[in-house]
Amino acid sequence: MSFAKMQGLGNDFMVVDTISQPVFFNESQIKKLSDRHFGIGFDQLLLVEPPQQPNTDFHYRIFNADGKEVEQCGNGARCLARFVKIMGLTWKYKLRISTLKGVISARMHKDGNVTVDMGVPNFEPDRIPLRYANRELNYAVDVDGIKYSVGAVSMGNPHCVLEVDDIEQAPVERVGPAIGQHHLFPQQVNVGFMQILSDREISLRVFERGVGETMACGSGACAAVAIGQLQQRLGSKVKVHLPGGDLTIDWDGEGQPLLMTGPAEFVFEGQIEI
Ligand SMILES: N[C@@H](CCC[C@H](N)C(=O)O)C(=O)O
Repeated sequence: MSFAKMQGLGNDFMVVDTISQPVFFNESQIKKLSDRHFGIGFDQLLLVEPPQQPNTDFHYRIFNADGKEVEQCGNGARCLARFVKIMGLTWKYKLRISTLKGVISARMHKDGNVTVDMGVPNFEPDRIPLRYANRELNYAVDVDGIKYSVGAVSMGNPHCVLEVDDIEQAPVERVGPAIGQHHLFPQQVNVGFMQILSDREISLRVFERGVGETMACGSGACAAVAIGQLQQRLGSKVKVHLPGGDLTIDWDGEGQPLLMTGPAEFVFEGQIEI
C-alpha cells in the first residue's frame, strides 16, 4: 500500500488514497503505524475516499494516533487538499470535502498556503458535547480541587480553551489530560492553552484528544479565536502562534464560518505491507 507523509506546522499525517487502493485499517493497526519508533509515526491518519454527497469532490476520514475515528482536523484538511492535487486526483484549486460532521471547503494559493472554511462553530453545550445545562461564556471545571475556567465550542470536534499568562509555563502535560478526560466532556475534549498577546495575536498550545500535545492544531486555533472573540478579547483577524508555526484565522462572528490559512507540506512517500 502506498502512502504519503505530510505535515502542517509539524502536526503530521499519514495520508492514504483509498480511491485507487481500497484498504481498511483497524484500531490496533493504526496505533502501531502511528508509533514513532515501531511504525511510520504520525498524529493522525487521513483517508481520501470517493465523494459521498452531491457537490463534493472527496470524502475525508480522520483517525487519531490512538486509532479512534474523529470528526474534524484543520491541519489535516490543508494537507489533504495538497495531497489530492500533488497526486493528480484533481485539477481543481477549490475543493469541497465531506467529513463525519459536515462539508468543509479548501482553496489552494500559489504560495503553497491553503485556506480552509472550517464551518460555523457551535457553542451549545449538548452539541460540544459538554454536561452543562445552559450555554455560558466560561464553564468551571474542577481538577483535583482546583477550578479551571474554560470556554468551550464544537468545531465539528470538541474543544475547550483556558487562558494562561505565560504560554511557556502552561501546565499542558498535567492539566491537559485531566480536563481532556473530564466527566463533563462525555466524548473527551481537545484542550487549548491560550495566551492573548493583543486583540490580533495569540500563542496557543493544544493537548489533543487521542494524541497528546501536538506541534499545532488547526481546529484548536479556530476554537481559541472563536472563544476569545466572543469574550470580546480578540478582533476578526488573528495570528495564532503555535509551537510548529503560525496560522491566520478570520472570523466575522457568531453564525459565520471560520477561515483558517496556513501551510501544508509533502514530506515523503512510501510503501508498506499491511
Ligand atoms: N490536529 C487536528 C485535530 C485532530 C483531531 C483531534 N485530536 C480530535 O480528537 O478531535 C487539527 O489540526 O484540527
